Amino acid sequence: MNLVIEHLSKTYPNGTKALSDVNLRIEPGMFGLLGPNGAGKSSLMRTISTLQEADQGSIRLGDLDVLANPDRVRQVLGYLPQEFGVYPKVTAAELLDHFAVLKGISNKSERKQVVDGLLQQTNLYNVRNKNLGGYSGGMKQRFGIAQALLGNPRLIIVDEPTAGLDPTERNRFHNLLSEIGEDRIVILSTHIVSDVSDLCRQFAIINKGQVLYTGDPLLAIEEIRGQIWRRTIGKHELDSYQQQFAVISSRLFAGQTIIHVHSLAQPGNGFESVDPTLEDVYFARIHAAEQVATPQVVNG
Ligand SMILES: Nc1ncnc2c1ncn2[C@@H]1O[C@H](COP(=O)(O)OP(=O)(O)OP(=O)(O)O)[C@@H](O)[C@H]1O
Repeated sequence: MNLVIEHLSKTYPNGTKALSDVNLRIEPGMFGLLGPNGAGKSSLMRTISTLQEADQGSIRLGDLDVLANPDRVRQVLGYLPQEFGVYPKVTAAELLDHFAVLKGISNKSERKQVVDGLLQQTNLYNVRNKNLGGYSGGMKQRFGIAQALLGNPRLIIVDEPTAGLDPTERNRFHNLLSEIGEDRIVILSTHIVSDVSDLCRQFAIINKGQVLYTGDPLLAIEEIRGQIWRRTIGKHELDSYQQQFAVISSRLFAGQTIIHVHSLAQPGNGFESVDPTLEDVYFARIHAAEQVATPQVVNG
């Protein structure tokens, strides 16, 4: 079953155009949605989750018209929102049981079986009788996945899940996601590029409400092979390099500034070719889109 989004647009009442003619085709497996803050990721996630309406366009999950049938979509959807609040004085087992009732699992012994299974799958079974207020960030996120998995949904949407997790918890969370993404659609919205390169076979880059790229991360990297160049420069030289070259990213390393430049040919002395990463793909696409949006003034 695929999720097909066509010509989806949304402008908020204050005039902000959050989604602009979005077209995406998402197959089972993990799909990464990458974009900077304010790109429109949450707006898209909320629209797919039927929590808000679009102005134009369509979303189909298999043969289900998502926008026209929000109730049916909610039966096959699991959603882990960006801000996932829990009741601090309730245990994981109690809250999950409560959510299971809301999902319509009315038989008590069936419910216990489902709840215990999910607590085991998310590695929370040993702490199931602990109040959620005492959970770490990573444990809360795993609890969020447990509740999203209730009812065995075909489509799972996870909004920026690893922000604030330490490396061990992040790793554990990644393993959990890739396990659940084996046989259903999992959409992972994030601004952390390595989350996508680690986990996803399909991804899209979204910026200012528009899809800049969609495809396979490995192919996207191959497409820019030979086009990414690195140079170490002085801190104060950045401006001048930005004027002359397509500087897609700059970072400090051991007190020096390292820039990556996107160029089809060797940009000049002192640049060396580097093996591109998904981060280079991401920054190159965002940089190119920004150039189109604000054309450089050319003298003469
Ligand atoms: N309810 C709303 N009313 C008005 N503007 C909104 C509303 N929700 C979001 N926006 C604006 O729409 C644009 C897209 O926001 P959205 O939250 O979808 O982006 P995002 O990619 O999820 O960003 P972040 O990573 O910061 O969560 C932003 O300019 C945001 O300020």
